Amino acid sequence: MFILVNLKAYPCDPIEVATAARDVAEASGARIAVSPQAADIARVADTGVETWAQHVSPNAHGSHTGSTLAEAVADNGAEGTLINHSENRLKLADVDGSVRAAERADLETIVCANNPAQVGAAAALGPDAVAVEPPALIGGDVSVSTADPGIVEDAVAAAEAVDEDVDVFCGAGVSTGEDVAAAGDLGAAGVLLASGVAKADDPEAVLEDLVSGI
Ligand SMILES: O=C[C@H](O)COP(=O)(O)O
Repeated sequence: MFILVNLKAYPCDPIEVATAARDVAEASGARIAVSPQAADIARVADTGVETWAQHVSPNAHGSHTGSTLAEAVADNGAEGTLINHSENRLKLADVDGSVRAAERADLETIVCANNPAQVGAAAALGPDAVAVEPPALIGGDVSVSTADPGIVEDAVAAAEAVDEDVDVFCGAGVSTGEDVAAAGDLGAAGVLLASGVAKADDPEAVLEDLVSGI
């Protein structure tokens, strides 16, 4: 199970979370990555933790003010990128463009989707993985794997029907090792989470609990 911690725009210390994630990953052997604000990618990557961007734009180099260039995040240490989060929705053509941009920059990709139908559409674009996240459960206290296990199973089936090579992650409300274990039992290859770590008083303790569920 891959644990990807999205820091969104939470007012946490990205270096504190990154060093905790690095240390827990090293001690446990688990794969843990941190996805900070774009401006923090280089210093988070400098900690040695696996670092992901929260978004890349569909465009390549050129006259694109305000874009987040895939090549730029890769040059600053990102190894992968989220695309099309529920809080940063893209048109299908732009999801496709961002996946292609990430490929050009050798970034691993996880496309976020709200439901199994979107998972199927996203899987058809050939990302490395798709993450199913019911918007109503994002930021809440109950994990998707507990509140709506069927959506995870249906997402796994939807992706598999389109492309067996596309992994499925789940996210929303994941904060404990039990949540991670339940997600794995439902067929998820990883979890995408945010508030459980970014808002924690002790991010390292939460990460240690999370890896206990792998
Ligand atoms: O990208 C992360 C997801 O939106 C999940 O957020 P959450 O763990 O705060 O529910």
